[in-house]
Amino acid sequence: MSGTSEGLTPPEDAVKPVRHPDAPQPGELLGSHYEHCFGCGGAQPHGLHLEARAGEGVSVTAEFTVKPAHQGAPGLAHGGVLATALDETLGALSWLLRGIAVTGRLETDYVRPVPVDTVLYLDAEVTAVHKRKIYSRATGRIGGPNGPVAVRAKGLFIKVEVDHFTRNGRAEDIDAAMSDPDTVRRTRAFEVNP
Ligand SMILES: CCCCC/C=C\C/C=C\C/C=C\C/C=C\CCCC(=O)SCCNC(=O)CCNC(=O)[C@H](O)C(C)(C)COP(=O)(O)OP(=O)(O)OC[C@H]1O[C@@H](n2cnc3c(N)ncnc32)[C@H](O)[C@@H]1OP(=O)(O)O
Repeated sequence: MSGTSEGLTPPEDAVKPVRHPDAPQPGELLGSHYEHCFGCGGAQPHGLHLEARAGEGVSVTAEFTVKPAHQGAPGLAHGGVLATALDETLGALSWLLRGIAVTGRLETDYVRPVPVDTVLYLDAEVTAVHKRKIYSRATGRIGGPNGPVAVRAKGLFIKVEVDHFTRNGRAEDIDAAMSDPDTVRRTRAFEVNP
């Protein structure tokens, strides 16, 4: 069973997404947007360490290996962890649009259980844009990039400015992030988005 709840269907005057001219090339690894991110950061010991690559158009692919720390039931991935992997993959689409966006709504279908040690092969694309609203979908497969579908999601992301983070984040974490030249460089790349 699957469905789409209110808020995830683009309005009639939504437009097709446009890949930013300076978007990373198809196949390019996107890297982490923040080293302490639970989804993609290298400095999070129990994080997902999800690795995303740019795809064609406004799409990405990503891989995530389910570790023992990600269990919900014995030997099986926790559903919230899988939702995080889908959320992170959808979030990585920001690199293709070169604009910062946060998750407003995320709807997940769990189709098959995902055992520990499984690699989840994810793909995601933006389907439509309406003002600040970005509509997207993601799929996670097991057994290979063309294997059976285990999870699916639809997302609604909302474009924000950098001050969304500086106004709302804990001051010590913002200060630490802003003293890291790599984070500043990555954040600036998004700020110059026309
Ligand atoms: C200093 C360090 C900076 C570090 C960051 C740097 C770089 C980042 C770069 C790249 C990112 C790359 C990868 C990202 C990777 C991972 C992604 C993980 C993503 C997340 O995990 S992120 C955390 C969870 N996320 C939140 O923490 C959001 C909390 N939330 C809010 O902060 C507000 O809620 C907000 C801002 C969403 C909206 O607030 P707002 O006041 O700005 O706007 P408003 O409410 O007017 O909404 C505008 C239009 O969106 C519609 N709308 C809004 N929400 C809706 C909903 N839920 N359902 C249906 N429609 C919705 C309205 O109906 C309206 O629609 P309309 O225009 O048609 O009327």
